[in-house]
Amino acid sequence: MAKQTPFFRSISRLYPHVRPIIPRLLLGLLCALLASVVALTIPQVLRVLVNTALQPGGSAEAVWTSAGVILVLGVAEAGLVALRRQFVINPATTVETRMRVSLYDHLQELTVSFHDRWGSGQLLSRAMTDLNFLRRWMAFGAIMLVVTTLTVVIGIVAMFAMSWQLALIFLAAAVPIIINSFRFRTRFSKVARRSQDQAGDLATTVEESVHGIRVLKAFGRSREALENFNEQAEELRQTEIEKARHQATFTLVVTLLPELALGAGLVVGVMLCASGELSIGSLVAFFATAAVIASPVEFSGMLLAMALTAKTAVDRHYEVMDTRNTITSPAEPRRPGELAGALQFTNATFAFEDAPDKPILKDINLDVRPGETMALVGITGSGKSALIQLVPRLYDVTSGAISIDGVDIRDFEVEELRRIVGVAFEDTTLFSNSVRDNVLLGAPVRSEEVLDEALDVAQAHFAYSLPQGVDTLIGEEGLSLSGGQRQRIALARAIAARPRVLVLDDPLSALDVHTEELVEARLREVLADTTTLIVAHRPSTVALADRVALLENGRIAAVGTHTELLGRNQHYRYVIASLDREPRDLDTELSALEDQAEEVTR
Ligand SMILES: Nc1ncnc2c1ncn2[C@@H]1O[C@H](COP(=O)(O)OP(=O)(O)OP(=O)(O)O)[C@@H](O)[C@H]1O
Repeated sequence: MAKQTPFFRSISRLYPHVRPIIPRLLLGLLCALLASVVALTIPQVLRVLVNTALQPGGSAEAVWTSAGVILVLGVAEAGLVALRRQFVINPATTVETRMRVSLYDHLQELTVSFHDRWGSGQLLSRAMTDLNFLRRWMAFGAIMLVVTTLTVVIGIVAMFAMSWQLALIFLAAAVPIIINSFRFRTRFSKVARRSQDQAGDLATTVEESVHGIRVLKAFGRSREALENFNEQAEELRQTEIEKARHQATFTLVVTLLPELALGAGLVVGVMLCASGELSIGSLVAFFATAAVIASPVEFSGMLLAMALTAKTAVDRHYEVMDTRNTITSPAEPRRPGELAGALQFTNATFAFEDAPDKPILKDINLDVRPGETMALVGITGSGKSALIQLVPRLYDVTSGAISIDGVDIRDFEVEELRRIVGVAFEDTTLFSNSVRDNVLLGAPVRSEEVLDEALDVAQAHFAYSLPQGVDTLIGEEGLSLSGGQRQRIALARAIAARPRVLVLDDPLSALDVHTEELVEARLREVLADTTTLIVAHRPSTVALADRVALLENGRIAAVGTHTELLGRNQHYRYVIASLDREPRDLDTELSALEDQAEEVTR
């Protein structure tokens, strides 16, 4: 459970966003206050009406005048309420949108480690539900809370002016209400927080099951998924009931006590009238005023609940906004000139944030020469993906350094580094956009030639046969494409970026053997002068490389050509043998490779 901060400290954080709309909010508040004052004036007109016009001998004209004044006041009240809405609705939606955009912007900035930790539903609920709620609170709840408080204060002052004895009875009723409101605030805040967090978790579950619908269906786990969802939904329902119960209890108190005060006041009021201490007109006006302030008091439970929910929404928003991006550009970044593309790891050590004491990579020392293609091989879970993600700084090394042409990658501007380093992952993400936009996502030159070349290298010619060719929209995360097609678009994207250094995480794993061969043939040409680090899960990918680095227990155990490593490294032989589904005669393969090499040198 997150730490609770004081209400005003949380709400004051909205100030930078709200500042530009303060004049309009104040105008809205003014309208609401005037509406309230008008409502409180009506009883005073009534008082005059009862005390004068309705007295024996009162004129009919005075009755008509009073009725006319009440009518005008009623119309004015309705007009002011409409004007309040007019003033606040538009600016409140502007604040909502700006906060949403800044949250989205910040999410883009935050590190991959942050996104590893946070469920997507939690972020979704902050971006949508919380901010939607904040808008409604700014446009209505906050203003009405101020107006209600002022109406009650002005009403009580007016009541004291009419009869201090009766007013005291009402004031006495206010004491338990205030005590209860504190108790309500503490309890409701906790439940509101729980409910908003649970709604976020529920959104994560929906997102995950929609995303993984194929797996759920294929494994026949839809029922279990439903049961799990049902459990979570039930928990949220219980929390909502608890919330409603707290609100109902408080509303009962704020409804019942004024009613009791009204009953007691009526008895005392009649006695005061009988003794001549109070005029009938004042008694009528007193109760009309009490009626005017009764509804805001009854309303206060809902307004307080809205305020506490809004406070929780602000807290949740700033939990994300306060998380700092740790992967940033230096104050004075190095401007790379023409880069050769020498990639060097020097004693690079890396541990994930959630397991800082268990480094996945330890003292990595590796030199990839300019234009060289280096394959990275190791058993599953040995840290290959982690290692290549360090190059574009998706994660930062815990100690040691990575450099390109001798410049520490942390000395480049992050955007610049990501232009220098192109990436393609095994698990491809394509955006709901055209093939063209997906491929040219990071391309420095957005030309037809670049697009065509990238699609050709990645053997993604199928894109031209899609209904609208390369302008065809591909669905969410490329769902309408096959796995191999998606991989080829992602590979084309990496190639179109024309990076100096290319890091590829097993980018051909979903391709059939024939297509893989074609891609490899074309890739060889492209990779000829691009420094490439490529995670290899297949011997055919290893064959693309000039040299191979073997990762074992988080360390680089050996570096050499495929032939060298086959000849001298047992673990390498074991890893290569395990990459193939078919049993492999490595000794025969080694002899053949050595014969080939001999022939070349002869
Ligand atoms: N976000 C994370 N937080 C903590 N540990 C992680 C995270 N991502 C991966 N790991 C762990 O780090 C280790 C290395 O993972 P990595 O994905 O780099 O291995 P890999 O060699 O690429 O494996 P594979 O060949 O199966 O793709 C694994 O033990 C994995 O469980």
